[in-house]
Amino acid sequence: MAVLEARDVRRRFGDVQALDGFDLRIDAGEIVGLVGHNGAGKTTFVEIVAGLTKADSGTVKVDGIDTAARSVQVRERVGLAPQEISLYISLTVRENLRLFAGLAGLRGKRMSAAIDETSAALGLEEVIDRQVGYLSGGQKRRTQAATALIHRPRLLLLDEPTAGADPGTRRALLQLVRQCAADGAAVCYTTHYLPELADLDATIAVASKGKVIARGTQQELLAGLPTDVQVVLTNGEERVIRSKDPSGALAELLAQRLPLKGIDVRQPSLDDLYHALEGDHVAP
Ligand SMILES: Nc1ncnc2c1ncn2[C@@H]1O[C@H](COP(=O)(O)OP(=O)(O)OP(=O)(O)O)[C@@H](O)[C@H]1O
Repeated sequence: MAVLEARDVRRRFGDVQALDGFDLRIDAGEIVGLVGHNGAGKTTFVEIVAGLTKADSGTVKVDGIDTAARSVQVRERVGLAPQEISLYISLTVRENLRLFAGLAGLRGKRMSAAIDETSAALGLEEVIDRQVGYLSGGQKRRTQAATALIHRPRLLLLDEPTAGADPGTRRALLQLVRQCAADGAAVCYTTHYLPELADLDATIAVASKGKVIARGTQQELLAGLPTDVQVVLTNGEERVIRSKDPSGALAELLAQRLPLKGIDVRQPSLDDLYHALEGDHVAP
């Protein structure tokens, strides 16, 4: 069942056609990794879905409700963690969470329970009564994610939520995102890190020049892309073979009976995927 259904969304800023017929559907329980070069239109799309910016044309529906009206029903269903940290720095973590929970319609005991649960899941208990302005970068990231998740939205929009986060913060966040999806949320997760999407078992949507140009599982999209097989010899020399058949390349290297110190097989990267889809690309 589709939670998010976006069709032919267009948005222009002056000379820049930021979105040029953007289509995306995300089902309940599905995590979609929205990837693409800088300037591909990912943040513009996320901001339109969250109601922060209006589309010039096209439709965006959440649970079948058109988001253009910016109704309470839509606000309750959507949670956004924007790319730029946007919290009230003179308020404490708890006060920020209260504010966002209230905007999403939580009150009284439901609100207190949601704050306790979300701050525990993201390891924020120790800093919950500290002003956000005094938090570390990672603690701010966790707080930002908590504001998006606090009301357990049907649609979770996370725009590069782990930028600058340490491994502990990243782990806590990914764990909670997985939990939300397991509970039935649809998740749109913007990132430049392929390993995070593998950890999340996410499907991928590749954005380019304002539209989605490829959509599928990681296996489907990465199949047939070249893999780097790297060997390091005992004298420190490195040899890299780029091949669509890594097993064959490895067998060839082993057949040479070289004095080996190490072998590394590197999976295709997002850059390899963009290159395969778009050819050489110069970021705007
Ligand atoms: N408010 C704005 N005014 C003018 N141009 C804008 C505005 N917002 C976005 N753009 C332009 O629209 C295009 C798409 O930007 P957007 O931020 O959506 O890309 P992105 O895919 O999120 O990039 P990144 O990976 O760098 O975050 C870019 O060329 C950007 O400069």
